[in-house]
Amino acid sequence: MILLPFIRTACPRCHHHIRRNLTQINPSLLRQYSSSSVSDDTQGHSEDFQDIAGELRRRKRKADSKRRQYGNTFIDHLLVTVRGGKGGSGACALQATLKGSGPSAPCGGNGGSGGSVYITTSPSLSSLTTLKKRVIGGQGASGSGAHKHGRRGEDVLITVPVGTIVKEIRREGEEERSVREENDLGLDEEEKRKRKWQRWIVTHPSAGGEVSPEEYKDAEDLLKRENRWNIRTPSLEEQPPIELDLDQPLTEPVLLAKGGLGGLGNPFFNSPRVSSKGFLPPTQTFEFELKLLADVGLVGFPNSGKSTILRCLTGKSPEIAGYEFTTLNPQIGVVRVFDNGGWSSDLGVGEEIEESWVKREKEEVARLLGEEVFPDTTSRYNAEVREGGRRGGKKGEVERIRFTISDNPGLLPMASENVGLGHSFLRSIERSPVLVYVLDLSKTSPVEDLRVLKNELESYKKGLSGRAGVVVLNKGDMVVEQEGKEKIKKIEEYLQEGGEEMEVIVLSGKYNLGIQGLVNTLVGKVESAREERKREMEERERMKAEPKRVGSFGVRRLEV
Ligand SMILES: Nc1nc2c(ncn2[C@@H]2O[C@H](COP(=O)(O)OP(=O)(O)OP(=O)(O)O)[C@@H](O)[C@H]2O)c(=O)[nH]1
Ligand SMILES: [Mg+2]
Repeated sequence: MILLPFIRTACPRCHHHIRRNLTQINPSLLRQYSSSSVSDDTQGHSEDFQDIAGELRRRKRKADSKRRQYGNTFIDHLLVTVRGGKGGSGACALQATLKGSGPSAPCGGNGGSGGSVYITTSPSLSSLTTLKKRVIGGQGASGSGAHKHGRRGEDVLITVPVGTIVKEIRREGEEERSVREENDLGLDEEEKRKRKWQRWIVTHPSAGGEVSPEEYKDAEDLLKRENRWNIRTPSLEEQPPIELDLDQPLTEPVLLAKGGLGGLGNPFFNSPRVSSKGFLPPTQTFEFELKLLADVGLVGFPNSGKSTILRCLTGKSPEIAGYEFTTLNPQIGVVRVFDNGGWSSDLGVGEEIEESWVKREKEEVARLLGEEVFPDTTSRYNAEVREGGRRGGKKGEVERIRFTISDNPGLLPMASENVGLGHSFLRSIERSPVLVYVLDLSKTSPVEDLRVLKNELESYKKGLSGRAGVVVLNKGDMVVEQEGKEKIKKIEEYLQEGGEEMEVIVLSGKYNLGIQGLVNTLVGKVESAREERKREMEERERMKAEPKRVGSFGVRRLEV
C-alpha cells in the first residue's frame, strides 16, 4: 500500500501520472508536448510520451552521476564564475508630433543597470553543494519611448556555509577580451574602430540611412565626457583580488560583482538614431573553499569508531558499518552539556549502538508490525525532550555549554599526499581548535597508528598534530585487561617521550561506556580553546586601536 503511489508515479507508460510529474519538473517541456497528439491518445501511451519519459530518465541519470562524481552531497572546493548583470541598452525613440509642426524630439529612455552578485553566510549549510558553477546578475531592461527608463536587473545572492574562504583568482574585462580577440585576428585599425563603435553604440539606420563615421565619433566623444566609453577593468595586479575568510556569520551581504551601467537613450546624443549600449561587467572566477568550523574534530583510521562516538555524543545518527570508508563526507553534530554533567544523547549507559543496516532492518520490521518508528534519532531525541524523559536537559535543567564536533572520513597513511580522501578531509579539520585521535584498541599496535596519524597531520600542516589534546582508545570492550593495560602503557610512554600533554581515555563507543569521561575532558578543552581565542581577538583589537608610532621618538603619525 505504501509503495503503490510511488510506483504509479514512476510508471513511464502511464499518461496521467507522468503528466503530473512533468508539471513539477519542467512546465516548458510539458507545454511543448501538451499541444501534440497526447490528448487524442486514448490509451495514454503515445510516442511523444515515451520521448518525455526517456528525457526524464536521461536527466535523472545525469543528475545522479553528477552527484556521485562529487562524492555524494558534500563539496568543499569549487570554482565559480561570477559576473554582474549587463546593463540594458538606451532606447532610440522620437516623440509623436503633429504633421508639419517641425522635427520630433528624441525621447528614448535609459537602460536599467544590471543586477549585482552578493555573498552571504548561512549557519544551516555545511557544504558547497548548493552553489552553481556560474552565477550572473540579472540583466537590466532596455529603455523605451516617452523617456521610460529600463528596469534594474535583479541582484543575485550566493549563500555559503560559515567557514568558507573565497578568493578571486581570475578577472577578465569584456572589453579587454574583445580587444585581445581582435589582435589575434590581426584586424586593421579601421576595422577595430568600427567594431568598438558597434560594441558601445546602438544605431538605428532605419531612421534616416547609414550612420556616418562623424556621427559615431560625436557619440564617442559624448560618452567619453561622461566616463562611459571604453570602461577598463583593472587587472588583479592593479586592483587586489577579493579575498574573504567567512569564519564568522556575515551580518549583511558582501558585494562580489557589480552590475553594469545601463546605456543612455537618444536624448543624451540629441540624435534620432543613436543611443548607447549597456556595460557588460567583467567575468570573475572565484575559488570557494570550505573549512568546516567544528570546535572538536575526530581524527582516526577508517573503522576505528569515529561515527559511533559522534552518535554517542549527539542526537545525530551517522552511517555506521564494519567496513572502511563508511563516512565519505564530514558530518557535524552539536553536543549540549547540562549543569548536571549529562549531555545531548538519547542513549542509556551500556546501550548498544547498532550498525546502520541492522537498525534500518529492525525499523522496517517495526513499521510492518505497525509500531511507531522515529525516522531518525534527532526526532526520537526531540520527542523524549518533549516528554521530559531524557537524561540531561529535563525541565528545569540548565545548559552549561554547547559545542560542535565533526566526524571525518578515515585517514590513511600518505593522506597528506592526497592518498585516500586526503586533503578533502584534512582541510575540514584544519580549523578545529581541539582534535581527538580515535584509535582502535583491538588492533595489534595502536601506538603505531598514533604515530602515523601524528605524522600525517604534521606533514599536511606544521603544528597541526599538537592541536590534538585527547587520545581516545575505542573498542575497549574487545580486549582483555592485561592486553589493554600493555597497549595503554605503550601509548603513554610514547606521549611522554614526545613531552606531549594529552589525555588518554579508554571507552567503548558501541556500548556507550566511558563517554562521560570524554564529555568532561572535551568541555575543559573547548572552554580553554575559546578563552584562548577570545584573548587573541582582544589582542588583535588592541593592536588595531593603538596609534602607529614612527621611529624611536614615539611621534604620533597623523592619520589622514
Ligand atoms: N566492539 C566494538 N565495536 C565498535 C566500537 N565502536 C565502533 N565499533 C564498530 O566498528 C565498526 C566501525 O565503526 P564506525 O563508527 O563506522 O567507524 P568509523 O571510524 O566512523 O569508520 P569510517 O567511517 O569508515 O572511517 C562498526 O562495525 C562499529 O559497530 C566499540 O567500542 N566496540
Ligand atoms: Mg565513519
